[in-house]
Amino acid sequence: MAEINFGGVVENVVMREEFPLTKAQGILKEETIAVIGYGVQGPSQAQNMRDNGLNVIVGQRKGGASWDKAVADGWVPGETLFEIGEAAEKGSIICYLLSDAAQIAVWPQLKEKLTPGKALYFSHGFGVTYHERTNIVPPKDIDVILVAPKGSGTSLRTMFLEGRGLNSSYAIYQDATGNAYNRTISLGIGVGAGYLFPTDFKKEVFSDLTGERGSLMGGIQGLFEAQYDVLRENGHSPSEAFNETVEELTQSLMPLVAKNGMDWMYANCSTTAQRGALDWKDKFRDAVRPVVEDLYRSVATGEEAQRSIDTNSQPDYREKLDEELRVLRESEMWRAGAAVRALRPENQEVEAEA
Ligand SMILES: NC(=O)c1ccc[n+]([C@@H]2O[C@H](COP(=O)([O-])OP(=O)(O)OC[C@H]3O[C@@H](n4cnc5c(N)ncnc54)[C@H](O)[C@@H]3O)[C@@H](O)[C@H]2O)c1
Ligand SMILES: CC(C)(O)[C@@H](O)C(=O)O
Ligand SMILES: [Mg+2]
Ligand SMILES: [Mg+2]
Repeated sequence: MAEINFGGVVENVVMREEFPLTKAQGILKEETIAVIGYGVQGPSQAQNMRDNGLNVIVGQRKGGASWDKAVADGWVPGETLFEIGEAAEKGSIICYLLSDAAQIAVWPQLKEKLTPGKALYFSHGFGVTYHERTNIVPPKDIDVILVAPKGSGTSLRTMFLEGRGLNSSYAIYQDATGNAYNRTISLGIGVGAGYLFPTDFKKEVFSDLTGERGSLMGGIQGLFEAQYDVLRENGHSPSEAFNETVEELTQSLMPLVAKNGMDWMYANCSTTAQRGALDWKDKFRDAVRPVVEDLYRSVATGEEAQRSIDTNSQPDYREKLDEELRVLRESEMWRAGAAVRALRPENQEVEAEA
């Protein structure tokens, strides 16, 4: 653990250097790690652990796209790929990576397999924190642990292949064996975490639900829509509205923020832009703050969890989601976006080669 000062608050962080892969491999050498679910996180975590030399099997419903994807990724039916129940039976560590709604449906079946001394691993605090709504109450004689990558499973895999790690949170909810900490950190190293930041299940789920509904996904699209629409209503062309709302942000300015912070990005823009941005940021903050407060309240009361459970438990949830995403994709703003993206040199080369 290294003590790091985050803006004046000192926190403990697990560094990869102090917990090398060889140590993780040693701790997990007798374990069979069963990754249940092969959607977004499942493939990345399972493949990273396999590439890291750990003993991994996959449990997935037979017959669907996820099963076929697992086979395509080299998991062998009957050897390293099984139906969910069989994989959970074989695993000493169960990585429960079904969608949060599916975890509820499969829980009665999974619970039977959680014999004393096993570990139940999550990548989200959802199921356990909202146990009154999910009925996910693990038995007392197993470890219950969490490693939550702070990013998409897709990035977890690509960053691993680039030799980088994706920062992740970790938490221990229940330490029945006395070995929960070692198991957790070893799994974190195994799945390709960069640094590991301690949290607890409740804080992980409250912050995660707030972030994805807020600035990471919901809030950013809401801001984009508002600005794009106002520009269009005032006679600006789609390309101009898109460039000034999205393209410049992702291609030029956010990489500068990622590299050296917001002030550095500001400092590399004109004094005209700096003056305006500094004047307007507080107005945006004050306008948006009540929405964020309402969001956090809705997360804390469990309303967000309930809505997610109710909608994502429907048999046709996937079709409905796909339809909502289609509407987003086919909106003028994102069709303009597709046209703008196609103009990037790397995409033109692809077109020229085709
Ligand atoms: N998607 C991400 O990048 C991401 C990031 C961090 C944490 N998480 C967390 O990781 C966990 C897994 O999320 P995900 O996005 O990978 O899941 P997902 O939505 O991709 O679903 C995973 C699997 O669940 C299976 N499934 C769905 N309904 C089922 C049912 N009724 N019975 C059996 N199987 C069913 C699907 O076949 C799929 O393989 C969740 O707790 C999520 O909050 C996800
Ligand atoms: C990738 C995210 C948004 O960080 C994750 O929390 C998720 O739920 O997919
Ligand atoms: Mg999330
Ligand atoms: Mg998240």
